[in-house]
Amino acid sequence: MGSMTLKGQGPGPLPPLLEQYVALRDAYPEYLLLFQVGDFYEAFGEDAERLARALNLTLTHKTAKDFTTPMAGIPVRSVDVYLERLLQQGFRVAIADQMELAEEADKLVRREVTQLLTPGTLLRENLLKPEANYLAALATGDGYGLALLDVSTGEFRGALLYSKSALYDELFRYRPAEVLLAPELYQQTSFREEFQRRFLVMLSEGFDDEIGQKALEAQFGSLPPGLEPPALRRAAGAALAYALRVEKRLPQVRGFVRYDPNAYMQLSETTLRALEVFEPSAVGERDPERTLLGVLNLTRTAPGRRRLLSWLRHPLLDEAPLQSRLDAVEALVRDGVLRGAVRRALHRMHDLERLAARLMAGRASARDLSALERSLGLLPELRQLLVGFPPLQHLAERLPDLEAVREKIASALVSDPPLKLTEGGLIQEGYDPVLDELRHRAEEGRAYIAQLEATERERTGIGNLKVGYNAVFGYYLEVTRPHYPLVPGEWRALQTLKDRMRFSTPELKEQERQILQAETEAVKREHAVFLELRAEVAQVAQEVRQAAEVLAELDVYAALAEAAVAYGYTRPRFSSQGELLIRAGRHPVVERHNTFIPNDLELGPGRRLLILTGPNMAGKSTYLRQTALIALMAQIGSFVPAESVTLPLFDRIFTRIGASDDITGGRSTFMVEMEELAAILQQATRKSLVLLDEIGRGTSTYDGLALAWAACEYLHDTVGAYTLFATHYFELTALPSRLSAARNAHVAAREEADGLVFYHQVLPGPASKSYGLEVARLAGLPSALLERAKSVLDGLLAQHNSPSKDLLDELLQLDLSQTTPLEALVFLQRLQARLLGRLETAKP
Ligand SMILES: Nc1ncnc2c1ncn2[C@@H]1O[C@H](COP(=O)(O)OP(=O)(O)OP(=O)(O)O)[C@@H](O)[C@H]1O
Repeated sequence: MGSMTLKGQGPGPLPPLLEQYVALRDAYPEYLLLFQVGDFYEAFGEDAERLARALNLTLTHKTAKDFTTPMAGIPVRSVDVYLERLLQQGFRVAIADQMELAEEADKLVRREVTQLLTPGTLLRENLLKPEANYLAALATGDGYGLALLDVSTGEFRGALLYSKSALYDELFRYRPAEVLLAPELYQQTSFREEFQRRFLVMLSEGFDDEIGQKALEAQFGSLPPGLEPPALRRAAGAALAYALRVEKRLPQVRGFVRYDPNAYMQLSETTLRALEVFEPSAVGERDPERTLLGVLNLTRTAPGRRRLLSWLRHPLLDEAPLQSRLDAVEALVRDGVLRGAVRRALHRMHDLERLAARLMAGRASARDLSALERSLGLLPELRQLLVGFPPLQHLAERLPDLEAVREKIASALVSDPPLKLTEGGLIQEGYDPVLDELRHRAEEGRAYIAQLEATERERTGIGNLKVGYNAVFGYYLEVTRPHYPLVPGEWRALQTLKDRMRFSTPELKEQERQILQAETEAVKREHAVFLELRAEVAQVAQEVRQAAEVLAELDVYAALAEAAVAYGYTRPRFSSQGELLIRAGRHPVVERHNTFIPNDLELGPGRRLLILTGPNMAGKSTYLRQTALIALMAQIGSFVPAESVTLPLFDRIFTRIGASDDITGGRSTFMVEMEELAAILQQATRKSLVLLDEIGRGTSTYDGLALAWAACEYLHDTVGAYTLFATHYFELTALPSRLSAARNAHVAAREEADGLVFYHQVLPGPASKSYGLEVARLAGLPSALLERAKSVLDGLLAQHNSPSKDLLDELLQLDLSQTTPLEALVFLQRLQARLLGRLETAKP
């Protein structure tokens, strides 16, 4: 859009109002400008059309003398509701307010942009969700630099990542609301498109290295440690500079934390999705409760919720911190009274973390201070509760003493202050002598006037004389018609109504002037007193933030303890010997909605590969997932759904579960499957947990079988990871007789008179049979079709049981420890071509 143009029609020049609009709009080209005209925020021209489309508003037209342009508007009164919707749709919004009252009808009033809003830089509580709200910035250099900034709490962190997939995984964990891409990334159309498709997030430009660098220096004085790598420095600088353009000042951002993603358990985007940690993956499933987060999130405060999310994002690798988390959870599991009291107190807490940020930013309202006061009032009680419980004692010790500041607020503010800071009614009697004096003066004036009614009645003999007040005339004396003759000469008539008149006297006017003056001064004084109070409270903002951190941690412990008790979880033990023993394990989410059959699992250094067979619908995938979820829960410090669990500390969990088509990405199901398998085989270590479900089913049977077979061997011999391999290829059950650390297990089902019965029970040994046809019968396929399928199956089995020996020999001779995945694929392709040739001639 060029400057000073506006979509519209007409010969004339732009009318002054629209000229003003265009000038402001052009000053903020990346923003949607909302332009106050009286009670509405309006947009014109093309922006009116965008606004109307985004919010489903009626498009009207603004017509001035010789010019007509589209117009759409939203009421000033309910602007927040609309802002929320605009931000969710990825709009950046600039709000231009009227800066003066319109004195004459046609006079053009001054307008200024008073607020900028973007999805990733929100500070206003009513536009924020309880979750963290990140602005991310990405730049390249020595790897990918990722910076994450949440201005609502002041959190500023980042990491260096060395592959695109690692970057995507990291971003998937944080779910930023807005992303800034460095020009070298923004200009790569393929990157930008893939990025947008994956994250459905707003990409913003405005990445300037020089400005970023200056912003970092201005914010922190010198470059904070951790920002030495150029990619990270550029990203952090861009994020900060961008947020500063929106917010002007960000005193709540006090430092930068660089973290190392490898210091935590690695969970890829695929794994997080497959395990339904943060969101349900089943098609059509929208219920956020059907996730691990949904089950565990029994936190009572927003900071607690954010902390739980961050623990789930980054499970730990070291035992010591996990044991201290588990100790804390256990203390709260054991003592129900303590847990109840802690959770009740937390429930009354406000979001101290964001309150602290608003305090630092000088944005706290009187209501914020009042909420702070109430929250701080709970600290002594909480401290008292925690003392005497060694695993929780350290929390009590880290809780700062903020009693003095609480008392100060309590003595200063009224208990339920108004939202507006400039209209009085904020400060209590007895806090500020000057204010008290002003109020006293106004009070005296009002008392004098109240008493005037009586004295003047007496003096004038007008029995029903009344003193009244209205906004136009101020105080007046009111006399009804029959008493007009008694009105003294010095009274001045103000207003004549049907049967009465209103008068003023010099004395009344003077009193009124004094009252008004005292009141105005009192309101001003209150504002000043409030600002002083706020500044004083802001001095301890850092301590408030610290209290928020301690309480967030406590909240997570209490939530995990509550879940442990409510759902019957047990404390996991970590094995340094590499034992993985689960007794009566359950799936934490499935068990919430179904009667659940618990199952055991036993793996260890000598039993690393479990081949799991059984009919469809038996529960193989569920068993795989529950194993991973138990490990993940244990490594955030949660109790786990089982009778007992011993497990090693896994460095990563890999999953290849369920077919995930990537239609928009243009890759076939099989291709996605192979790429994921390749990534697993490359990255898994002896300390990883690998879950593979039906590898190879996306291609022809023999290709699939051969690949599955080879993958099992590779995992067993070369990788040595803990592997659960669920499969329909019955042939794979022969593996344990050839691989020393492999075992068979199956999910039990039995054919009964009326069909197949699932027991969902995992038992040792291979399944006796493939039940695919039985499941198909259950599903109601026509019996003629099933009979035909049976005869085809018999034919295939007969053929399969007399395998081509030469092919098998060749397969067996292949040394997998010396074979790259690519060579394996080429080899398989050759085998397949030969097998296919034979199959063609031997069709049943
Ligand atoms: N241990 C269990 N107790 C109770 N219900 C279970 C159990 N395990 C699985 N189920 C239920 O059985 C159904 C099938 O489970 P799942 O998807 O794990 O089967 P599967 O063997 O992987 O099937 P397929 O081979 O078709 O993918 C699910 O609806 C699940 O809720």
